[in-house]
Amino acid sequence: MSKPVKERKSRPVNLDLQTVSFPITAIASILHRVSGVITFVAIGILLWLLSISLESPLGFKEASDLVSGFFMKFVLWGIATALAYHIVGGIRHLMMDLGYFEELDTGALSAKVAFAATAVLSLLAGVLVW
Ligand code: HEM
Repeated sequence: MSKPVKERKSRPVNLDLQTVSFPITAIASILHRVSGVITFVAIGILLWLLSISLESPLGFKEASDLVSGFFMKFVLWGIATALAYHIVGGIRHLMMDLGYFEELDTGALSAKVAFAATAVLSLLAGVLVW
């Protein structure tokens, strides 16, 4: 029988989140969820821009003025980067579903490859937007 709670002194009482380090596979997984949510929100932003641009010739001018500003360019770059990571991470997930990269070492390696591929795609997205 286990000891009463009072006697289990060595038991950690609470988690110090600042000392918890996540493995790279966990970071890859969390970022995949975050990028999925950003992509979902992005659909609204992009449809809003499309609807303004299709309203009238003046609306088109308004939309093109909007996307030529730094803030909107930054937002578009962020959306493209999130989508790039979501697709790369998604392909990684689908490959794991097929039985590849399921071990700890290969999973960590595929996470690093996904990060590197996203960095390259993000750079290309920056070139495209600016
Ligand atoms: C409009 C485009 C997309 C949106 C808004 C979107 C959004 C999301 C969201 C919110 C999740 C849930 C994440 C979670 O709960 O962990 C998800 C999961 C997933 N997405 Fe996407 N996604 C999109 C496109 C794609 C594309 C193009 C791929 C192809 C590579 C993809 C592959 C996946 C996979 C494989 C999962 C499941 C990951 C898992 O098993 O944890 N998604 N997506």
